[in-house]
Amino acid sequence: MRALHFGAGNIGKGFIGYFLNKTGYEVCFVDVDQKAVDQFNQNNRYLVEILDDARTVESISPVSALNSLTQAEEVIEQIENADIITTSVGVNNLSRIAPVLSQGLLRRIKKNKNKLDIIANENAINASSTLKSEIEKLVAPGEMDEILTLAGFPNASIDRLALSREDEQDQIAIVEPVYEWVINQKELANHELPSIEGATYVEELKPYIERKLFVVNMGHAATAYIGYLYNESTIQSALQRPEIEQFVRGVMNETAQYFLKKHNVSQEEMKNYIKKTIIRFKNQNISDNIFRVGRSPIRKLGYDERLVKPMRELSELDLPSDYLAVAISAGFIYDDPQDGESAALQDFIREHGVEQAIRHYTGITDDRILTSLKENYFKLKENVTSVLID
Ligand SMILES: NC(=O)c1ccc[n+]([C@@H]2O[C@H](COP(=O)([O-])OP(=O)(O)OC[C@H]3O[C@@H](n4cnc5c(N)ncnc54)[C@H](O)[C@@H]3O)[C@@H](O)[C@H]2O)c1
Ligand SMILES: O=P(O)(O)OC[C@@H](O)[C@@H](O)[C@H](O)[C@H](O)CO
Repeated sequence: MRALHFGAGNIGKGFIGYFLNKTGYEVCFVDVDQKAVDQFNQNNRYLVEILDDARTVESISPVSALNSLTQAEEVIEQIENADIITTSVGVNNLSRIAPVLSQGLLRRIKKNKNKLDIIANENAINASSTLKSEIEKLVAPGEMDEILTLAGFPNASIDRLALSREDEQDQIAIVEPVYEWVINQKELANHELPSIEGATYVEELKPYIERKLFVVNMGHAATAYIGYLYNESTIQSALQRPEIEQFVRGVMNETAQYFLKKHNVSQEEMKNYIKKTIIRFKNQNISDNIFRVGRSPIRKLGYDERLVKPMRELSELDLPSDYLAVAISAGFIYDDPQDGESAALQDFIREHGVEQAIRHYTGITDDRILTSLKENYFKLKENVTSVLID
C-alpha cells in the first residue's frame, strides 16, 4: 500500500508518517525542503524519538521523498497511484499544494478508478473540506464532480506534541508518548483499506476537533502569548510560574463551560481532559519554544480560531470570558520579528492603532468586547502581573 504525505515536518514525521508506516504503507513524503528530501532518500528511513522515560527511538522505513517545487511530474504520478493521501503542511499552505493535487487528481480520474481518501491533518476546523474547496477553485465544475466520484475528503483532528531535531545524517522527529487522531468515518470514500493504526474513526467529529482546538491549542496559545510577556522562552518554563499555570487553568476552565453547554460531556470528563493537557504541556522532557507555539498570530487570532471562537460562543451563552479576553489581548502584543504574520500584525498596529487591529483581525464587532480587549492590551503592556486574574 502506498501513502503520499504532504509536509514532512514535525507532525508529518512524528505522527502521520509514523502510523501510516505501522499500518503497512510505504510512505512517500512531499516537501519543499530539499535537505529533508535528500535525507529521506539517502537513508530510506527516518527516526522518531519518543519522550517516554526510556526515550525509545524507532526507525521508520521504507520511506522516500519528493520536492514538489522541482519534481511536480513525479508527485503527479504518485497521486495517480497512491492508496491514501494525507497532509500536514499548515492550514495556510493548503492552497499551495492544491495545484499539484488537482493536476494529479485530473490524471487519476482517467487512469485509476480506485477510491482515494485525502485527509488534511491541520490544526483547524474541517481542514480537509478547506483543501477540497481549494481544489474546486482550480478545476471545471464537471471535473470536480468526476474527482468526487473517487475521492473523499474526510475531516480529522490530530493531537501530539511533535518537534524535530536538526541532524546532519537523519531526519529526526521528537514526540510525546500520547496522541489522538480522530477521523470522520462518514466522509471516507475508500472502505476497503485497513483502519489506520493509532486513529479512531467517529461518526461525529465536531466535539473532538473543537475540544482539541479550543482547549489544547487555545491553552497553548494563551501560554505562549502570556509567557512572551514574562520573557519566557519555552512553554515549560512559562508554566513553572504559578501565576501563569493558574491563568492557563482558568482560561481552560472558561472554555470548558462552552463544552458543557454545547456537547454531551460531563464536568468530570472536562476536568480530567484539562488536567491531562496541563501535565502534557509541563512535560519536562520537552522544551517547546514559545515562538513555535505562538507562530502565525494572525491565523490564531482569527474569527473562527482557537481564542476568538470560544470567546464569541461564551458571550452568546451569556457566560464569562474574561480569561480569554486577556489571552487575546496578549496575542496582539506578541512580537516575533522572524514570523511574517507577527511582523505584519505589529506593522498594522503601528499604522492603524490597536483598536482597528482587533476589529480587523478578530472580526469582533461587539463594542463592549472590543473595549475590554483594548483596555487589557494597554494594561498588559504596562504591567502583565497586574492583569493576570486570580
Ligand atoms: N507539531 C505539532 O505539535 C502539531 C500537532 C498537531 C497538529 N499540528 C499541525 O500540523 C501542521 C504541521 O505542523 P508542524 O508542526 O509539523 O509544522 P512544520 O513546520 O514542522 O511542518 C510543515 C512542513 O510542511 C512543509 N511545507 C510547507 N509548505 C509546503 C508546500 N507548499 N508543499 C509541501 N510541503 C510544504 C514544510 O517545509 C514543513 O516541512 C500544522 O497545521 C499544525 O497546526 C502540529
Ligand atoms: O500548530 P499551530 O501553530 O496551530 O499551534 C501550535 C501548537 O499549539 C500545536 O502545534 C500543538 O503543539 C499541537 O497541536 C499539539 O497537538
